[in-house]
Amino acid sequence: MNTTPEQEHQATTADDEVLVSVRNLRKHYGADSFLSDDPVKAVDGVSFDIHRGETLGLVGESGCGKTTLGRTLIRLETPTSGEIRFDDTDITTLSGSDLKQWRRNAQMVFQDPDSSLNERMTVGELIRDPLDVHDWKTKSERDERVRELLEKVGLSENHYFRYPHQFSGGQRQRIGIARALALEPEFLVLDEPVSALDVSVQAKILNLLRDLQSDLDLTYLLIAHDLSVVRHLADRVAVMYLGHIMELGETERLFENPANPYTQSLLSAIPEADPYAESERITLRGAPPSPRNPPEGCPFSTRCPTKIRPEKYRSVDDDVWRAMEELRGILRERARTDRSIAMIARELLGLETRLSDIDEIVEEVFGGVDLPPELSTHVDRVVHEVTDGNPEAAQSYLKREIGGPCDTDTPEYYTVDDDGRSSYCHRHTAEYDPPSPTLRSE
Ligand SMILES: Nc1ncnc2c1ncn2[C@@H]1O[C@H](COP(=O)(O)OP(=O)(O)OP(=O)(O)O)[C@@H](O)[C@H]1O
Repeated sequence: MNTTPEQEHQATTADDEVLVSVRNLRKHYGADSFLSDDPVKAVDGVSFDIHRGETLGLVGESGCGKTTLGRTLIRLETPTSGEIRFDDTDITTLSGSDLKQWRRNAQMVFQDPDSSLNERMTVGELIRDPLDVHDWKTKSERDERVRELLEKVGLSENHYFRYPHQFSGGQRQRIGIARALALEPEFLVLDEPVSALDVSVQAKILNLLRDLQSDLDLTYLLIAHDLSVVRHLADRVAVMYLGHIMELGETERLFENPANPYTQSLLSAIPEADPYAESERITLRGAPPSPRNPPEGCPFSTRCPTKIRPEKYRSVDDDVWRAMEELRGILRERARTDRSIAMIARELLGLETRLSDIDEIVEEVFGGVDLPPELSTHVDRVVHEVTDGNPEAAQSYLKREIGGPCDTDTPEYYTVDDDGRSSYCHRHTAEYDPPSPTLRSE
């Protein structure tokens, strides 16, 4: 079943009260600049709700837009377009004193407590700072509040006059958390809150965050690249790729049975607890494309192991098809950089040897596979165009001839379980086989 943008990512039951509601949110960097570069589409149209009291995990590879999304939700960044509602108030375009006033409601805990704490301020001053900035109650009430916060995060009153450098990493993160809690926010963005800490300290900080959540009725967006941290703490998880949410649903169900090919690939990279367990590893090809120049169609199309082929090529041998996609990958990379096609091919194919021209590259890519005549014609045309100095023409020729729906059409969100989980993939339509970690071809 597909959904309208309004229904996207709802995974909601009747008594879940929505605290943060996000619709079609975009944050493009450089969109307002007159420089010729394309904008960086860090967040490129996301819609979801965060329910009061829940922890929504946000995962995805480096650079996919997690921090930008977190910062935009609490208006440390101004959205390029779309809507953010907080407790039913539209905060998308708040500015000036209205924004300052609203900011009390939502705070951020940063990855690296060292860089977010001013070393010249005492711990007490650091925690009191947001109270001073917002002119919160009287001076003695602020001091009292700081003492209360120190205790809440597992530090003691005696720490008031010490400096951050006198503390361990875990204690400094406790200071960061106390500072974020000073103004009694309802919502916290936790941006990699434990990834800079020793493993032995991580569990203590995660437990503190969980206890604070239930004591203070907090709602969290938890950004983490460590999937086990998210699995441990999050009620639901959103999986992000190249500025889009690919899948969003209840944590345990999503980890047990990922629906989207990107989630399947991401999770299959985690070592199994049981090394003898049968599971097929999916190796993600290459790096994600640049968010300045994302692919048309599905954002994951350039790396998807279960990308849909055009009907007439469905019976082509998997190895042949993989080689065709490899050639496309080389041409695509050539189109977005100034590097020579030989250099790119060497890098993408992981070769030490020198490949000097397109003939040698083709030989390397297709060596050992039996190319059927209709595909051979396409490869000849590519060689011809590249030799004539037109790699872009070769790229668009191949896209036209062997591209499928994933290359040209934007997917929709489909509800994929009875708990409202949603997934962004063409394969959820009845026309195609559903995505499956072991599926290689139609
Ligand atoms: N202020 C900025 N100006 C221009 N581009 C930016 C800015 N901040 C982030 N970006 C770009 O936006 C994209 C998303 O970055 P972001 O930091 O949100 O990703 P991330 O998923 O949090 O990555 P990581 O896990 O490495 O922190 C990246 O390509 C990044 O280079």
